[in-house]
Amino acid sequence: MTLSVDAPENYRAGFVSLVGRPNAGKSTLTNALVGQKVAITSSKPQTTRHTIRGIVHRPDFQLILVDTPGIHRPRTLLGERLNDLVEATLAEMDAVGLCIPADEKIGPGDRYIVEQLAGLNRTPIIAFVTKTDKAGPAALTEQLLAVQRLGEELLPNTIGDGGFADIVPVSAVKDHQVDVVAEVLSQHLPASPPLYPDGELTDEPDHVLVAELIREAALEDVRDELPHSVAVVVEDMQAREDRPEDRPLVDIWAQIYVERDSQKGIIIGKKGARLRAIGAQARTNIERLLGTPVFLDLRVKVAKEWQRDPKQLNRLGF
Ligand SMILES: Nc1nc2c(ncn2[C@@H]2O[C@H](COP(=O)(O)OP(=O)(O)OP(=O)(O)O)[C@@H](O)[C@H]2O)c(=O)[nH]1
Repeated sequence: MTLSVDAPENYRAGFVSLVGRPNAGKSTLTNALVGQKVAITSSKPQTTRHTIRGIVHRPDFQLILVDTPGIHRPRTLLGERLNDLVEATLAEMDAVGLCIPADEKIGPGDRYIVEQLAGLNRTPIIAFVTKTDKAGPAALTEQLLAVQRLGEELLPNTIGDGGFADIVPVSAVKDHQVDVVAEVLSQHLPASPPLYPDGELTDEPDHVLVAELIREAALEDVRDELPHSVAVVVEDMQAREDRPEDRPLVDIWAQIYVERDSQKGIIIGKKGARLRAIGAQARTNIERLLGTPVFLDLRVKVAKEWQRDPKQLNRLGF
């Protein structure tokens, strides 16, 4: 049987995951590769909880990016589940990209992640030294050498002679070397017809992306403790009936979950001012995502200790 596909000879397609400690630049690099905002970025660590895929379409390859939450030392049940998810995801990848910022010393967090990756014997691991715009040439050279040593020390058994399969400096913000990142990753993809139709950027259901956008808005400018305690669930999303065809409106009902009353206060703000600001920012981004005007009904609820309660975690989709 021959498979008739509309793709050039030597076309490649496959799955790749970017890992790295919080704030390493994974989401920003994903967005730069895909060319549209799909993963959630924030200056606060650990905002990416869901596996969001971005798809890079090029004439000779298709790169499907699985943006994992990062590998963390498990501290709570949520942490353990994240690590299980990460492990299961990584074992299926054609290549793994490890992000290490150019402007920060390699630390225990980076070493821990590389130690976890050492278990992936058959998967090429490529190091991306991110945020190169934040380091001078001497510091960058120093960091590239340090990353090479890190690979040689902790990855003795990876395919080839051990170490990283490649080390690529990149600045996602300045769009410097982003194409090289795509190219280097694509070299590890198997021969395959395209796996997704052209033009598709992500296969996450809309409600997951919408929840991420609300979560991102809720985490803007808040204290450091909050990122671990905020979850968002979109309860319902419906096109409003009785609207003229050329003026559609989507109603969205969503809950922001926090762990404590004090956190509820932070989210709501004085006389509801912060919640309104969160709603306004989230709505703008959701409208951009969906391409239609949106009515957003946002509620804040305290779900005590939800990070440690399996029932609650299931409800929230973890
Ligand atoms: N100057 C500069 N800043 C960058 C670059 N890439 C990312 N950043 C910034 O670094 C911070 C973290 O970037 P993210 O892409 O959210 O990092 P992440 O690894 O996805 O973070 P988590 O979701 O917490 O795991 C953000 O403030 C980004 O704007 C870059 O190339 N240059």
